[in-house]
Amino acid sequence: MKKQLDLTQDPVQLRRNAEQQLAVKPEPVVATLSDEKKLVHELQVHQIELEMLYENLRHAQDELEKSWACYFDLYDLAPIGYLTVSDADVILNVNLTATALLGVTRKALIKKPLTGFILAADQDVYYLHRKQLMETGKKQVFELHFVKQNGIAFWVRLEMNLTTATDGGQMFRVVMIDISLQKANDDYLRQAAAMFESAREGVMVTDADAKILVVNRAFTELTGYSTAEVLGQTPQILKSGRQDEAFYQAMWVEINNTGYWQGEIWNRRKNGEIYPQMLSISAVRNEYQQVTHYVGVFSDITQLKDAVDRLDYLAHHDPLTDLPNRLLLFARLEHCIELSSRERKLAALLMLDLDRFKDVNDSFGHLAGDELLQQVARRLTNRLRGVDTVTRLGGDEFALLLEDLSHPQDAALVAAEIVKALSEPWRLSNGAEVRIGVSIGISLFPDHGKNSEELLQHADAALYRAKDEGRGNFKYFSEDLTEAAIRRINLESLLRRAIVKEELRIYYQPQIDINSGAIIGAEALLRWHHPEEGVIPPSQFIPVAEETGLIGEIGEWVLLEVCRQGQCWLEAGIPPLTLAVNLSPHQFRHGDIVASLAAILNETGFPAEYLELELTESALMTRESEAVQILEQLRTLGVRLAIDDFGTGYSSLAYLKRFPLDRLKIDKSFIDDIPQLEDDNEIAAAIIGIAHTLRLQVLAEGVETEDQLNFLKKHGCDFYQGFYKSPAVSAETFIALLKQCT
Ligand SMILES: Nc1nc2c(ncn2[C@@H]2O[C@@H]3COP(=O)(O)O[C@H]4[C@@H](O)[C@H](n5cnc6c(=O)[nH]c(N)nc65)O[C@@H]4COP(=O)(O)O[C@H]3[C@H]2O)c(=O)[nH]1
Repeated sequence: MKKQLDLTQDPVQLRRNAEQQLAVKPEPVVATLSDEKKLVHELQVHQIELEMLYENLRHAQDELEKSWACYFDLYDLAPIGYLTVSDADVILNVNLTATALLGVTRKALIKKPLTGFILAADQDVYYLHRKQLMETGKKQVFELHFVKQNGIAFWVRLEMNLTTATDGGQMFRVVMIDISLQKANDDYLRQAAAMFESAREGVMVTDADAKILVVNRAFTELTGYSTAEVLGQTPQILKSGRQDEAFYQAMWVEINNTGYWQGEIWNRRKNGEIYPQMLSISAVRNEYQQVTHYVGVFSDITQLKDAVDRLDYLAHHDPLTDLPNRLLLFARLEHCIELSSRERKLAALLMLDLDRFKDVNDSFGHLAGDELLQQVARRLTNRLRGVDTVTRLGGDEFALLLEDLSHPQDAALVAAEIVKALSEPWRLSNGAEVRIGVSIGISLFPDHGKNSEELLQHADAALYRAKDEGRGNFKYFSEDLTEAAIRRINLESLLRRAIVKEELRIYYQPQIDINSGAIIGAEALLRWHHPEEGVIPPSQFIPVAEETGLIGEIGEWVLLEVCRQGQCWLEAGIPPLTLAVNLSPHQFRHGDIVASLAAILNETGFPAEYLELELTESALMTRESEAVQILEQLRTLGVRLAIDDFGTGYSSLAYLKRFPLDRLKIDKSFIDDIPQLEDDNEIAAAIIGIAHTLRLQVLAEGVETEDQLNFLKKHGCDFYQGFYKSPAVSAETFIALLKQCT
């Protein structure tokens, strides 16, 4: 391989190198030196020198060509366009990138004016900078639109430099960079920033740990927090506490699974106000699918919700009376049916139709009619409990939904009250006094229908019958209920009158010591002496008095009368007797029986030890722990306590042990068939045994025969009462009987 020679080596060195090469040739010239040989030697040296120079030149040429190729590669394929432009704006040279940018061949560009490719509107910009370049010689950098051959304009950044041409004149080196993409990005970012800032929705961006990184202006306006206050915090500061943890857990599960969640949420502003938001949260992931950010966008939907609520209200209410309409009645009815069937409760649907309403409309006009309907709505609403629903179905038709009734006849009580209330005179704002009435049809759940349609149909049918029978009254869907209800309502008003007119009396049924046969006391039993109907037994009126609460008043009167009578007998020298008084469940549960009894004992002076209170099993079982307390307090007063009708209710040994009782009364139903019925014999004997084990006295009720008495005596029963000795009799007869027995 030939040694690469340096073209720049000096001639002395060149000769030295040539000599060295000649010296290694086979014929040594030095040995035969003559002029001729010297000349040949000299020529050989020159030849070698020339060869070496030629070799160097050829090598230099190669290098030059290589660097030209390299230069053109760099020049042509540079990522930016290069142009050389004459001082007359003619394009002298251009690289391939520039031709590609302008969409033309190099040939089509050379010798063409550069301004031919600049958008007409931007040419002034070009000339201005060219002028400045010429004047100052300083590089000019500016942006303007170029136009491709296909007519499409695009953004270019030009960098122009002044340089000297080979002829000594001036020319421009121009760098041309396509900045369309950057411009588009800039525009996009500017628009996005404007959108972000001017959006009406609050926007917050958090990192993957939910630390807030950015919020927009709407965020600060909606939440009341400044940007500085929330940066670095988590969205937890916005929590209202209205949603439970399960809500947030479900939300994050959805974001993690789908990358997105949207829903309504209640959040709290800085001032503490809680408001509804429509919130969407998106997870932002990088190319490795890792969450890098969360973006939350929300709007305050208070107004929207209010509007929806308002629309919902309008859709479910009657605009004239503001009462719920048919649609809402249906919804409530469905809900009530569901609840009542689950909890085994009783409900009633009452359909009302105003009587003679048309007359008011015809006589006084529609405005007066409307006013009357509004007054009716108010009167109905005032008469009902909060849980009941009053609705206007249209025209003069109303409906009532009564929930959680304790008795089918409660609906009749309400209906009767409404019939009465609506039949009272009405005063209109025009000064007129009008009278209308109302007819009512009642259907009961579950007796008269299992669904809303059936209940409505049957209440309608009942209403039809009520109107048919002369208006101003009510009818149940089943006739027997109507009759029973009417009887009961009549009884109630009669009973109220009986109290006022002192038609109630107390009778005394003797209680006897089985072993001695002596009368040791009496049970006080109520009798109602009705002027027309004669004596009404307590079984007919006590339940009505219980349901209407009248029993409170009656029961207190009984206690007072019995104590007064007992004290009278004591003062008259009659040996002490135990007087037993029935205490109703209502008396036991409502009011303060302990205080009122203490006052009665105090007022009458009757010794508490001679008073026995009879309670039923059901009265004790309803509020067991409270019952124990009340019994303890009654015991403290000194009165005796007996459990009535034992065996018919819960008959639990546990409560017999818990309650402080003195006496147990075996229910008449177990006495009736002894000694014939073996089962009853065994039950009666067992009750006596249990009572004695618990140290309670036992009294058998309803003893009618000697056989019964003998059986009870044989099994150790302590006392009895019953027709065998005497029914309940007046106080006078009782004393006569007592004297007879002693
Ligand atoms: N067939 C028959 N009956 C007998 C016999 N011996 C007693 N009776 C009746 O059995 C009932 C016993 O009273 P009770 O179980 O407390 O049952 C009473 C009691 O629960 C209630 N009651 C009566 N007076 C009052 C009262 O002042 N207050 C309260 N809360 N309830 C009362 O009314 C229920 C019924 O009372 P009455 O009709 O007086 O009926 C009485 C009495 O007349 C008999 O040998 N044969």
